[in-house]
Amino acid sequence: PFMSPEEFISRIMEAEPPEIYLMEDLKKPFTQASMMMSLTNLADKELVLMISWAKKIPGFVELSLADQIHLLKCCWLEILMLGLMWRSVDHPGKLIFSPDFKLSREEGQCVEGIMEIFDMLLAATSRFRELKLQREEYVCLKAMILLNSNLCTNSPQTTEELESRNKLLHLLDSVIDALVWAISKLGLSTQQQTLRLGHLTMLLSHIRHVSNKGMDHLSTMKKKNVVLVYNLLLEMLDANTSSSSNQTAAS
Ligand SMILES: Cc1cc(O)cc2c1CC(c1ccc(O)cc1)=C2c1ccccc1
Repeated sequence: PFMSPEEFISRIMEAEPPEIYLMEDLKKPFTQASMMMSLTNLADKELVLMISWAKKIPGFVELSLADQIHLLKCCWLEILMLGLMWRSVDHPGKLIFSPDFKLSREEGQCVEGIMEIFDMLLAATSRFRELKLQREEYVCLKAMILLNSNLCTNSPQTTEELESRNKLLHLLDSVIDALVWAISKLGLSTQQQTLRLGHLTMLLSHIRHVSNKGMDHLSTMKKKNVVLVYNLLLEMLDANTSSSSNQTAAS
């Protein structure tokens, strides 16, 4: 690998985005619209920081532009949700969307169908609490989610796509090495380290599941005229790619 696990981890630790404040005077009790709007406003701010975070992951900007865009499009909600779980890990029963935007599961009652997803988020968060997830492990899982998010899609055709896919697989090696390294610092037996690696990676399938539920719920919400994050995300990615390459806008 082109860099040591220790170096890789310190690079992605530095890449961590700053804490975001919603900075709205939240009028409680929430209505369906006000809660969804607050979530959308927060997510909009977070998505901007997510793009600069991704570009700080060693090797990410060396991938093809198409891969960079597709990876973020596949996993943006998983990454938002993992961040939410991390912020909520020391606050049982609460979802800390931001320091000034904390929700209990009961408050999910005001948005039809969201409480079930809040409960899934809270369950995954308490699993992280049980495991005593470390910050170094958390940043590795987040990078894993990004880099693992689109292996399942179309097999690469052109040489550029093949090259990018190869780089992606090597990047995944580095993230796995980094997670193994982070776990090895906890003073566990070899067997316990192997089990911990398994438990942490198995949680990724729960995160994918909750994200898919959230995406379905969000699209139901969009039929009720909630601002479309999709457009914001696509806009940002276009804005981002146009700044980093003068590709002509596809008509
Ligand atoms: C459970 C659920 C249901 C749903 O319909 C939408 C969302 C969520 C969670 C969530 C979210 C936002 C910010 C975070 O940091 C972490 C999660 C969003 C959401 C809303 C608007 C735009 C983007 C994401």
